Amino acid sequence: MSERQRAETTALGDSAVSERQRAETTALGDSAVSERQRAETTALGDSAVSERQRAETTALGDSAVSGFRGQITLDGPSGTGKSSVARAVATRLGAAYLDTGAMYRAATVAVLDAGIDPEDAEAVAAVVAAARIEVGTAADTELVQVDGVDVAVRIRGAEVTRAVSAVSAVPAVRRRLVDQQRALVAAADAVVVEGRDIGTVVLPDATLKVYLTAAPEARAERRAAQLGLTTPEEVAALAVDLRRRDEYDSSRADSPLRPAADAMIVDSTDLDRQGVVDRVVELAQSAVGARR
Ligand SMILES: Nc1ncnc2c1ncn2[C@@H]1O[C@H](COP(=O)(O)OP(=O)(O)OP(=O)(O)O)[C@@H](O)[C@H]1O
Ligand SMILES: Nc1ccn([C@H]2C[C@H](O)[C@@H](COP(=O)(O)O)O2)c(=O)n1
Repeated sequence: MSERQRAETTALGDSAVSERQRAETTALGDSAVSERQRAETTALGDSAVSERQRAETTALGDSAVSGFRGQITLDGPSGTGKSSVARAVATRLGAAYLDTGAMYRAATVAVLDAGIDPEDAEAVAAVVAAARIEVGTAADTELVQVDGVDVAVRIRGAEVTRAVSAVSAVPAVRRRLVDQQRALVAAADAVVVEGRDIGTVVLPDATLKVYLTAAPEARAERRAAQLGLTTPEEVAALAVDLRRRDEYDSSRADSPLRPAADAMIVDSTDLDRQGVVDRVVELAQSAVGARR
């Protein structure tokens, strides 16, 4: 089981397992992150991608793909494949990549460390305003820091996953992080940004907006496979957690999860990950063509 799997399995709320896993997470630290990064880089990066993707890229027209300039937004509910697809698309297009969920998770770490109630909007806003939240924009690494401390592993753990929806519903937190997201995006000629409100709020004039969906059963099964969970009870617990976050994220007053009016809806229920990546790259090529 990988480090991220360990952190995310804890997110299921198995308290007996969680303490041990938390300890393991801490003990594994940086080297475990780089293990995962190495795995992801290999999975998404040049060597794994090369043969098939080079052929496909050529079929799509190299110049349009490699010369991509603009912004691609990828929004959608939990577990639809936003992160894995966005990273792969960014790698394929030579674009920067921004995981805005990681920023809300990092803000949540600051709130938890301050010992305040994540539902206390005023206190949350004050803590997040004072925190230095930094995220990287390279598709092949994961850099997430709060006040100079690496929290890339911790943000995937149970404690953060439980509290992040409440923290991300606070308008002052959203305003602060949206400003930061726009500044990061402005620094890149080409960028893929994933989250919940990127096409609707953060980048309303993006080159291409994609809203990723998938049947809840497919999402729960994928997450279970990612975490190495197999029993029907474990899959059911994952489905409950996905539903809870979807409901919270879609029903909040500020920037609820919903597709932008001009988003392309991509349903990944019957597509494998590579199929979704191909579809998004194809849409990017069309969007660039339409702009010329
Ligand atoms: N089309 C697909 N078919 C099968 N598995 C997929 C597909 N897309 C993504 N996956 C897998 O599903 C799991 C969840 O994907 P991912 O973490 O990218 O989703 P997400 O939308 O970013 O989730 P969250 O919003 O909770 O961070 C991963 O194991 C990923 O490899
Ligand atoms: N643009 C965004 C990104 C994320 N959030 C919130 C909602 C999610 O539950 C949480 C964690 O996101 P994940 O890492 O699972 O993609 O952060 C948001 O409100 N807006």
